[in-house]
Amino acid sequence: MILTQLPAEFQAAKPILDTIEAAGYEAYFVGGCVRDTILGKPLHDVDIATSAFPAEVKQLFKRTVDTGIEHGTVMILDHGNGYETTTFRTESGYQDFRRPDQVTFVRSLQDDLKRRDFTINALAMTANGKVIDLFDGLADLEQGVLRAVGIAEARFHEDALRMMRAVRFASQLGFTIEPQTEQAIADNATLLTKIAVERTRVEWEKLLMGQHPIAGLTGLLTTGLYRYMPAMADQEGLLRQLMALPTWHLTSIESTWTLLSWTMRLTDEAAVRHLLKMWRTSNELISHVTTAVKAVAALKRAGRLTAQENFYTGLDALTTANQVATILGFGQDQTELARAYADLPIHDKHELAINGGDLVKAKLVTPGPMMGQILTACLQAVITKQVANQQDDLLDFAGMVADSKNH
Ligand SMILES: Nc1ccn([C@@H]2O[C@H](COP(=O)(O)OP(=O)(O)OP(=O)(O)O)[C@@H](O)[C@H]2O)c(=O)n1
Ligand SMILES: [Mg+2]
Repeated sequence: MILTQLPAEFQAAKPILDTIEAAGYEAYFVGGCVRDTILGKPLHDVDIATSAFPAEVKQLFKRTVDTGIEHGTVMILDHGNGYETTTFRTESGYQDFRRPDQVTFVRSLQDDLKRRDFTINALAMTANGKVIDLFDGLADLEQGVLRAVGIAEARFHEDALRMMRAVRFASQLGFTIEPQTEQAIADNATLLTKIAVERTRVEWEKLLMGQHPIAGLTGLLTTGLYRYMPAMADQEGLLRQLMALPTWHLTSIESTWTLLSWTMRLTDEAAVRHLLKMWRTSNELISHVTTAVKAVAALKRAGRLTAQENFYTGLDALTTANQVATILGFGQDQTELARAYADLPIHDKHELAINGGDLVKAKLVTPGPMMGQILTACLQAVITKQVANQQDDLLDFAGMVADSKNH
């Protein structure tokens, strides 16, 4: 197969391949970028494989970064783009089921391609668009099949994450997993526990955001792989519920975890936090998701958020919540929700026209817990438009609050 109309990303990268070849080495585009081009999907990164050793690559280009030089990867910087360029290599060892004990640089493309995970990911392409297909990856692409290169079990022993990648690609591409490959996942599913949770998480998120989630979720169920994902051992019911939802509308990691939390009925903050901690997400994500889950509950209950709820939720978590509510069948018009949010008199507590210092100056209160209570009352009054966000009005109001507290 020769691809004639190459996407712009390849045209930009072509001079890199040309330079390596002019120096007498081989160089190809490899992996996901070749697969996605043939599928007509947008590319996210262009990876290059070469027979040149890392030191040889570095000699050929002015600007390179050693992004993973011990594994043979050098990033070539060119016109604002970075190209991960990896020397052909074989791997051996894999005592820990996640990375090779030893990487050996080789000069043969075939040796490099045969250690890759799936046939559709083992395609290479020359600078001129000629596809090199040593493992019938093109036929599998055509038929929508995920098949391990060579012996499936061996590929999963090399990197157990590949089992998650299989179900993730199934969900993204709507492919079926070839029976022997699927059996090897079922047989080796426990190995997933050897993989860093963070890596498993990325695949799980991509699976849930895929356009063909039923394919991915079915793969998890039939192989039993889900049992070895964090906090998922007894979640067959969750997977079946997810299958019945239009999860392909998920567009962010935040929405994905909000939907998961909701579907697992984790509505209190501690339970959501616990789930996300098990999956080692960032504190930022935990805070977004716990807030969004509360907003989903408000949308479910009332179809809208009160001014107070809007203020404390913020537009980002509100948008997340509404995407999730939409998937669950009780979403609201996003423009309306955004308008109600925009209508808040202030959007941040620092916008409040008085602060603790003002209260002390006006001799309404001395620093302490009471001051916090009065400021909170002021904030609430402004948000709900009972009092204008003006210093005079707020001092009057604070005076009344202080009086009522003193009696
Ligand atoms: N566990 C892995 C990860 C990657 N690869 C190989 O390295 C390539 C690039 O890896 P990566 O960018 O992680 O995956 P992609 O297949 O490019 O998919 P994505 O679209 O997610 O980038 C893959 O195509 C595959 O050939 C592999 O064999 N085993
Ligand atoms: Mg990639």
